[in-house]
Amino acid sequence: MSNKTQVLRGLYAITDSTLLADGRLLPYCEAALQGGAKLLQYRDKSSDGSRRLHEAKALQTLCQDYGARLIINDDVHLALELGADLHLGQEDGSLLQARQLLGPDAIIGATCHARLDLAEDAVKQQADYIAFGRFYNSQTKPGDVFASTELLEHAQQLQTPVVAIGGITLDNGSTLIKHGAAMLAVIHGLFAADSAAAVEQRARAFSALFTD
Ligand SMILES: Cc1ncc(COP(=O)(O)OP(=O)(O)O)c(N)n1
Ligand SMILES: Cc1nc(C(=O)O)sc1CCOP(=O)(O)O
Ligand SMILES: [Mg+2]
Repeated sequence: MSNKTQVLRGLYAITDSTLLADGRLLPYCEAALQGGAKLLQYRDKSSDGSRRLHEAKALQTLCQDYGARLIINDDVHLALELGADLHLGQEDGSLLQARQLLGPDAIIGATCHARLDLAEDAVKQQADYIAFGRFYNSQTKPGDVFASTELLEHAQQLQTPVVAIGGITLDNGSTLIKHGAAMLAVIHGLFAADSAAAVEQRARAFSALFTD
């Protein structure tokens, strides 16, 4: 299992059950990993527990093959069952309880919207990264844009990797990195593509933004 500091900088791919339907889940996620994605979040809102377990197990194997880490969205019990990592929103349960369940080696991240106080609280609860958003209009989560580059700058004082999310593309991602984002979390900008080859190409381009 790759260690935390190695993977908490770069492209953070997040799955989407619509974009990755019809057999696209595994080939597109493998393409994102081949293109350098460091974290892969399995984000599925369905109630089909057996399908979610089956898909998450397959993604866990892919992440292990590529030295990346699988982040389970929302569901601490699924993360525990797989020995995977976890992302929790403000309504998804306690960060501290998740840490007690998953242990010190798990990556646990927290949604902080555009609120520095939520980020401070998450860090106190041992979050490994803090996620701010939306920075741009999102096709996955349309609505108001709240987060700013000033927030990214202010959050550096917390000395915790900052993840940016919301409407991120190859055209706007570099600005967020310049202002302190350690990771770009992307759904549509990566996976709304016609082929796995296109996903890999986009992943390589996103990954290259972190080396320039
Ligand atoms: C990296 C990352 N940041 C934010 C979110 C959003 O989480 P949440 O607010 O719990 O909303 P849902 O994604 O669960 O609908 C995330 N999933 N990942
Ligand atoms: C899952 C999610 N959370 C957000 C937040 O602001 O916390 S925005 C978002 C959707 C990100 O998808 P896309 O890259 O397609 O905009
Ligand atoms: Mg959630």
